[in-house]
Amino acid sequence: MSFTVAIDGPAASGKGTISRALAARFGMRHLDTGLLYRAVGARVDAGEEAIAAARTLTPEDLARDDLRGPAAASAASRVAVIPEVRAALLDFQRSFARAPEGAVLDGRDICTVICPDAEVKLYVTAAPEIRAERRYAELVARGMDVTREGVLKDVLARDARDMGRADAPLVAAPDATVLDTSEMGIEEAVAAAVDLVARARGG
Ligand SMILES: Nc1ncnc2c1ncn2[C@@H]1O[C@H](COP(=O)(O)OP(=O)(O)O)[C@@H](O)[C@H]1O
Ligand SMILES: Nc1ccn([C@@H]2O[C@H](COP(=O)(O)OP(=O)(O)O)[C@@H](O)[C@H]2O)c(=O)n1
Repeated sequence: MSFTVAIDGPAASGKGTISRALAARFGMRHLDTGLLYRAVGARVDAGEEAIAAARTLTPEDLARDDLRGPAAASAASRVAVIPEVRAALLDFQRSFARAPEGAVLDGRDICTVICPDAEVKLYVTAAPEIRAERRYAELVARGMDVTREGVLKDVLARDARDMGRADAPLVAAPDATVLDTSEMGIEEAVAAAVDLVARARGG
């Protein structure tokens, strides 16, 4: 029987960091669903039509090295409002969630739409200025030419688009545990999530 951990939250809240740690700790597979939308957004920026790109996404698209930057993030949130794009990515995410060894999926609509029956549901958040500062430091460390103001503006614009869209908006599922990492370091945030999953797995 599969075991699914569903994690949602706004940009740079720490979803990926927590998801990777849980997957390593419990031997589960991890899917960063944001990468799917980033890959579709990158193909649209290259001139393709969004729905066709979502329907023909390949492993090579997901392996592109330009998906982590702000341009792909912004393109992702623009294609993510299109219902047919979301629908095209649904089956892949649901079948991933059924991995026999268990799966952690992180994104915006995992608890609410993709895996509403997940054994563990988590909503990871933090104050926007703190998230923007973390993302700024991450992008600078990757050698990207960004400013604090620019990153904060991008994060706020993306949050507004993700929370305001009609189809699968970002919202904390009523039955999700909310983890506000504003005043938590990575270790503390990961420990809280590990504790939650360990309890749900029965030890
Ligand atoms: N609790 C935390 N305290 C400080 N930095 C964090 C914390 N959680 C994540 N980070 C850092 O913030 C950045 C964004 O985290 P990430 O896990 O990629 O967020 P998300 O997947 O929600 O976009 C990364 O550089 C990560 O190392
Ligand atoms: N399940 C998901 C995952 C991402 N997305 C979209 O994809 C964008 C990029 O997601 P991401 O998870 O890579 O972004 P970060 O939180 O890492 O900044 C988001 O801003 C959303 O618009 C979505 O709509 N649904």
